[in-house]
Amino acid sequence: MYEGDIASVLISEEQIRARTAELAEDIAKRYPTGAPEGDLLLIGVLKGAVFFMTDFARALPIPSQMEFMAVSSYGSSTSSSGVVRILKDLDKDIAGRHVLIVEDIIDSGLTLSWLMRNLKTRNPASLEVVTLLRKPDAVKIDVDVRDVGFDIPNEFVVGYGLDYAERYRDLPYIGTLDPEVYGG
Ligand SMILES: O=P(O)(O)OC[C@H]1O[C@H](OP(=O)(O)OP(=O)(O)O)[C@H](O)[C@@H]1O
Ligand code: HPA
Repeated sequence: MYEGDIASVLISEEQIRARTAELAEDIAKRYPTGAPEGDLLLIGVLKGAVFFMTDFARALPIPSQMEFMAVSSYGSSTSSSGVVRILKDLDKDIAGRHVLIVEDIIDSGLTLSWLMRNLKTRNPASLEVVTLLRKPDAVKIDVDVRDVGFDIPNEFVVGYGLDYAERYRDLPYIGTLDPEVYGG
């Protein structure tokens, strides 16, 4: 699939599965089941986090519920600008709930930083983040994130939800894109 467009496989399907299971086991220990605040509420950021979100939820050994938000960061197709607009807001009030944002990638950190500020104003009981990927060398703004699947080099990656111009989300692994594809 997509022959010739993928320069290398950075993280295999098996590595993603194993790390997701570890993260889910660790994180579940921090949330007591049967708490008056209700089940852990996962907030997925569309569209990139969909694959990680569904696999993470199934690996979690505690009950969780799911909500989705869609935001757009203005910028070129390979970088975000930090100006964020809500395309789809949450359907539910999160006041008093334990909330875990599920992200596919922290690149500049601008999207997540904005999202955390926005969600904090809605008074959740707690607000944490789990991200599958992070690019330490690309971060422009520090975001307090405890749970990271993989730190990766500052290269544009696709697959497992991540796209270039809406393509490659359906790859089961994370790969680097051949620079010829995006004129890099
Ligand atoms: O740390 P940042 O530099 O802000 O980049 C990270 C954000 O960029 C991507 O979303 P995108 O806006 O491309 O939308 P998508 O998930 O629908 O592809 C990704 O899913 C993160 O939400
Ligand atoms: O490396 C990336 N790939 C795809 N989408 C992204 N959004 C932020 N960084 C990336």
